[in-house]
Amino acid sequence: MDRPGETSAARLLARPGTEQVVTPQLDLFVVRDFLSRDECAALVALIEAQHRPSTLADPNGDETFRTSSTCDLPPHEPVVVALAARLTETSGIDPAHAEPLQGQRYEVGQQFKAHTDYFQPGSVDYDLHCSVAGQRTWTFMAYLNEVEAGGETHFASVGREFRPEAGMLLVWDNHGPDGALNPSTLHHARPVRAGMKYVITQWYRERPWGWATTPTTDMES
Ligand SMILES: O=C(O)CCC(=O)C(=O)O
Ligand SMILES: [Fe+2]
Repeated sequence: MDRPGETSAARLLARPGTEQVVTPQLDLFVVRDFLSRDECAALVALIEAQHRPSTLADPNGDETFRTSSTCDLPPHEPVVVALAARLTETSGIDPAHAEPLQGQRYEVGQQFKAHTDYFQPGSVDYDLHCSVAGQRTWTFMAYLNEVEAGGETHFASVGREFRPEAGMLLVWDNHGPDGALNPSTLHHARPVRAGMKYVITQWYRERPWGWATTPTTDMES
């Protein structure tokens, strides 16, 4: 039985087609064809219909750090309901621990420089972001399209980068085996050089999200 808000390698690998990336640095998994082409297209259309400039939970003065835009996916759209159900089935995590599902959209030149998805303890807004739901636990991120050039997700500590493929899911644990936050989860969404890039992001929390009290602003670290 996994801890609340957590999944595990055993659970993820029980799903046929899941591959674990061979690295001692972090628990990182790839699931191809997690979403169908039709689902990807429907999610892209939802993102196109409604997006706003992405923000940072902990701005660092670099205006070029995260230049994409973000969409709060409408939770009652059938494709979003299906996505949420598949994430729950795959992760085994109680959906109460899930942040609202988001889409991220990148135009040519846009990127998200090297960052971790967890909130930095001691940062100015740490309590604002973590006091209700706790820290982020696992990240589930799926690509919705192939990008003509650029847009790879680069994990420097692993020496691997992932080229977007429609429907491909990346999953990683933001903590290490000792339970401490894992800086080796640092990743960079490289600039798109041609075409567009779309992904969905699902972050899970240590405690239930607490819809009524936690601000629904963009919660990226
Ligand atoms: O777009 C990507 O490749 C990564 C996105 C990401 O790291 C994030 O939104 O936190
Ligand atoms: Fe990230």
